[in-house]
Amino acid sequence: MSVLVATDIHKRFGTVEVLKGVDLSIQKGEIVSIVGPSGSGKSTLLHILGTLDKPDRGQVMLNNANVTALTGKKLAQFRNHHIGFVFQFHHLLPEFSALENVCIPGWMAGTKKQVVKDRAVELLGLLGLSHRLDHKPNAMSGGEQQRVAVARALINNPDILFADEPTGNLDSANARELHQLFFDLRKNFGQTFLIVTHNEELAQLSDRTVHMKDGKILDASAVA
Ligand SMILES: Nc1ncnc2c1ncn2[C@@H]1O[C@H](COP(=O)(O)OP(=O)(O)OP(=O)(O)O)[C@@H](O)[C@H]1O
Repeated sequence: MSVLVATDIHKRFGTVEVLKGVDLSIQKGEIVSIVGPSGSGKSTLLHILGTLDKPDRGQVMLNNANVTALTGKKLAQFRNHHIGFVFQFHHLLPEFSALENVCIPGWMAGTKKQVVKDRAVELLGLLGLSHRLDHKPNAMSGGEQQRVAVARALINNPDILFADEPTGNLDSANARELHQLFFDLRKNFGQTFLIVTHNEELAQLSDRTVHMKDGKILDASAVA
């Protein structure tokens, strides 16, 4: 089953054509990496697929919903329920504990407080952070902070987790640990991942690597 199907995605910033007709489909439970030179359009593509930006042309279907057509409150609601995001920098809220940071998107989605809390505790446990529930972000290491960000991205059981250089700010031991966690999450929850990365090790571990160059996907295997 395809979780994501993107067809003929085009995007231009001013006179620069950044995406020149990208087709990509991702199956449920797949871990796919997007690699390519700086400026080839990886982040732009990820933002469009994750509904953070709109294409000029083309269509993104997520879980059989045409998200390109969604706007305003409907789009925000869809994003909160169906999409998880992890960035290079964790963007945790400094005044809240790890547990609260993970719970907030669940509370915003209107899920019962206790249900959200139980899942947050479970996720943080799975990510090796049971002893850090009440810690604020600045009392945790970089690797721990990024794992809290992953738990937060997963709190609403998203159909797909998009990650933009998730280990770009981590040392190699912490990066390796986070990569392993992605595979554990796939094993335990069937979680689907699309990851932009410069990390060769992560790209090689992935089920599939999509190569981008000059706004296009090079691989014939991009559509599974
Ligand atoms: N909001 C924007 N306004 C103008 N130009 C932009 C904008 N976002 C991206 N670009 C341009 O689009 C091109 C592709 O950028 P993008 O960030 O998608 O590349 P990338 O492959 O992710 O690069 P990197 O590996 O360095 O992060 C670049 O030339 C960039 O300057």
